[in-house]
Amino acid sequence: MPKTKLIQHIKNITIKGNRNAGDAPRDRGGKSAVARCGELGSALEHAARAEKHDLLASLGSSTDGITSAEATRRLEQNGHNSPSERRRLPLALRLAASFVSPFTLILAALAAVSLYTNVILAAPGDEDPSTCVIIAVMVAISGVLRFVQEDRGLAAAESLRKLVTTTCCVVRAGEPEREVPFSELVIGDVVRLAAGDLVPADARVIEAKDLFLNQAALTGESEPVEKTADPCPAAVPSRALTVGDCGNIVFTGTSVVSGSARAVVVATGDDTYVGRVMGACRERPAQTSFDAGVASVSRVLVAFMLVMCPVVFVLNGLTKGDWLSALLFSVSVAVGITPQMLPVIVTTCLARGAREMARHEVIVKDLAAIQNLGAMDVLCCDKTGTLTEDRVILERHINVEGRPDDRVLRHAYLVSHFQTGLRNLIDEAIIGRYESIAEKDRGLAGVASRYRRVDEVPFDFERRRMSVVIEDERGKSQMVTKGAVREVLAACSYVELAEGVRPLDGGLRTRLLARAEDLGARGMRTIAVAQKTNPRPVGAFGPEDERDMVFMGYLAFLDPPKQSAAEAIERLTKAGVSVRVVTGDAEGVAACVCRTVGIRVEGVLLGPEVDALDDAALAARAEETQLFARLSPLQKARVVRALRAAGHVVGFMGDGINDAAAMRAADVGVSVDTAVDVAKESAQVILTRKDLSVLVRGVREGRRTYANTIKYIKATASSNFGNVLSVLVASAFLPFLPMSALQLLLLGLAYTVACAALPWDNVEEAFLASPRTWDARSIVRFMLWMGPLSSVFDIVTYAAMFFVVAPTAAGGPWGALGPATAAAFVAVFHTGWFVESMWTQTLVLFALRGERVLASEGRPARTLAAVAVLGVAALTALPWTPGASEALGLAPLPAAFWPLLATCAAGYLLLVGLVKRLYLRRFDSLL
Ligand SMILES: Nc1ncnc2c1ncn2[C@@H]1O[C@H](COP(=O)(O)OP(=O)(O)OP(=O)(O)O)[C@@H](O)[C@H]1O
Ligand SMILES: [Mg+2]
Repeated sequence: MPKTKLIQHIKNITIKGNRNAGDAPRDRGGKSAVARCGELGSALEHAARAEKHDLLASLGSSTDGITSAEATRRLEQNGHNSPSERRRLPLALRLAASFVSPFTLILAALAAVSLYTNVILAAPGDEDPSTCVIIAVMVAISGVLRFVQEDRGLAAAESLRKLVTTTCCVVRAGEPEREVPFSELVIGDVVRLAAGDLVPADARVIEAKDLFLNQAALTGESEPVEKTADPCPAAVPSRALTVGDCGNIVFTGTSVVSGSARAVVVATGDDTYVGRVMGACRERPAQTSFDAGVASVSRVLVAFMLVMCPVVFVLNGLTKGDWLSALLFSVSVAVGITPQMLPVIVTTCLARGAREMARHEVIVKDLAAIQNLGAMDVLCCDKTGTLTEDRVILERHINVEGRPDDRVLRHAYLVSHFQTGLRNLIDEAIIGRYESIAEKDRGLAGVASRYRRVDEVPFDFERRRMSVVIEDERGKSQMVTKGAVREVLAACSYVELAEGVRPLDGGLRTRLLARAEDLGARGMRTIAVAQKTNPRPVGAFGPEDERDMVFMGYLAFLDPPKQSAAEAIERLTKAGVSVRVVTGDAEGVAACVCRTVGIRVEGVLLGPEVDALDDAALAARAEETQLFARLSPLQKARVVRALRAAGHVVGFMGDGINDAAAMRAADVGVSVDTAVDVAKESAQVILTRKDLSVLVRGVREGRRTYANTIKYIKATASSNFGNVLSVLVASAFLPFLPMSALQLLLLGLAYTVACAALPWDNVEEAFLASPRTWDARSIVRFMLWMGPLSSVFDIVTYAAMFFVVAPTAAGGPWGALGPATAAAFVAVFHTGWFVESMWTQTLVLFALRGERVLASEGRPARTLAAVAVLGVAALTALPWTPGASEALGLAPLPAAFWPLLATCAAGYLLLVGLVKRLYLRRFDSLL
């Protein structure tokens, strides 16, 4: 039986295809995690072993499915076919969790100390709970802020996921077939599967035609497996069945590689094999390079804290003798520099970006993809629909001589009509055209009813052709093939000329190809049609039967280039993204489309050439190639990998089964809402309209989001680093703590509140103008450059406060004061540094926001400016606020302080400006 050969053939395609595609999460043993756990369970066992009619009966279904009413009833009874959401904690618990952080815990400790000293130990009537009240307010602000940000991040991710729905074709009794969302399937539903479909629920195959599935997600096995309608053999009666035993069950999450089928749903939602296994061992999603980078920044800061805080503790304990205060202070410093809000604010930034993008028809399935979208510098896209209108119109059907010929059209129509696999726009165009001609021409009408389908060899993108075997009323059978001209020609040994059928020789082949190339050069997608009368036995046809055929003629389609494509390509090019066309179609027509939309084609690489190059050579060639044509799905993926190896961040935009592997190989896969399931599944970004201009906006929004995220990370890292340096210097030289623990925490909180407005900030045009790659090292570098700048002014403030301002307020220099005046001295000193710190930390945020923060487009967003100005004003006014002032240990400042503050602020701005210039000269970008 030639089927073994077909299996081998499909194996060849997909083994290569999936090896690098990263289908399944693998552990080290090479098996997927899912394979480790679990057996099938009784429902699936029964479904696999039962005779098909018994099974249908036991499910209360039939080959025509259940009725819509019954489906609705079952849906209500058994629930939706979707994995239950990771159970979210109840609101109260989530809220409570937001209040438990190192920040609030140290505040609680401070409150306890204050309660003890100011209330419990205080003389009756002298109790002062104001510090506790202030702390309570701070805890509330921090907790609520955290809760709101985290919850919104989660909600955004969830609502985005809901925007991308996948549907499948369901057969319901007495109704035409229709598409329903996966979630609405119920047990007993009969679904139709075709190449490119994801399996929506666990189902038993009841009818199959050359059905091959990719089960890599389940078993880690990348070779496609054939599925049939036969009951599981009784050969394994004694033990429980495994996934591998089930030649007749299609599992949720696997996908159809080729062929077609009808299957009856036997398990949905959490009851599916994957649902149960996932419930048992839920896996964390893999960390992206962005997450890893954010984590590494956190780690650097935490390591820094672990070294610095003991030093601060010991230094202060030794020099001041008060070990409890020293402890509280150093722990507060620790809390201040560990960026606990960093992951939360990063998520908020990304979630806001994702929401903004969704408004612009770009849905981000995976938040980290936003950064990759902004970093992308090469975009590979397919041709149909992206560059063209996606309105394929059959323009000509001609014979070998170039004359219009209805026989050519009729044969193509028979293939499109009778094949059950992938039906695309080409087939739609053929069927549409044929039927409109048949309406006028009686001779052509009803041709489909005069034939019967005997067999078919489904389309795949390696062979690039498809065949059906049909039999007419008189029992004469014939095989008809249509597909890419070269591929059909390769299957032909004869040609139909006006004078009759002739054997094909080299000269004739060249002529036949030349005609196709001529059509392609005029912008027409061309396919060829061939046929032969076929004596082979029924049911035994495979790709190897596509030989010795008779070449009949051509069909030429017009798929006009999109108006908007040229402008979008120009804008992408300006934004530093080079657009390359990667297509399975012939080079002639692709080059013609490229010319029309303004892609300068200087290098072309064809599928067979790609195969002949090794990885290094391909990387070098790919660099200077704008058009890749006649590529198989695997070659598309290889081209993407080669471009990545050459150092590019590569995006791939496509919508077909043949694009899935390439999309997975790319840094960011882009697809459309209308794409086939596997393509949508492989993409991280889904456009709701297939148009390059949508993507242009997505790229800009991606860069904007990334800018605000990185801005926050860098400013915070620098600000924290600077603070630790200042604290260290102060601890070594001052006879008292430079600031109270509570003041330190309040400053931290004020900073966090200001940063919460960062996701809405404006971004400089210069930043949006070129791709931005993520580089964790640049953060540490930035921190080392910028952090110490604020310390310089902190130290200036210490000196001025210690020698000038505090002595004026307290009535004498430090050494000459009694205990009461010394306390006043310390309070004034603390207040001075507190206010100065608030000013510099806000200035850090503003000065480091961009390269030219005073230019109009670089101006801060109003919300950010308002929050910051309010924060600075409020904290500066605190020393004069009765109640709060005492509770926080602050004191009104003398007039001498203001010139100091002005000098520090102005000096800081000047110094930052200077250092930024030096920094930009050394490294090409600030953020
Ligand atoms: N329905 C069909 N019938 C016959 N041949 C087909 C059909 N669909 C595709 N082909 C052949 O396979 C080739 C590759 O398919 P297609 O052009 O869709 O690839 P692609 O890489 O997705 O291209 P694009 O960049 O235009 O999306 C086509 O050029 C055509 O010759
Ligand atoms: Mg395509």
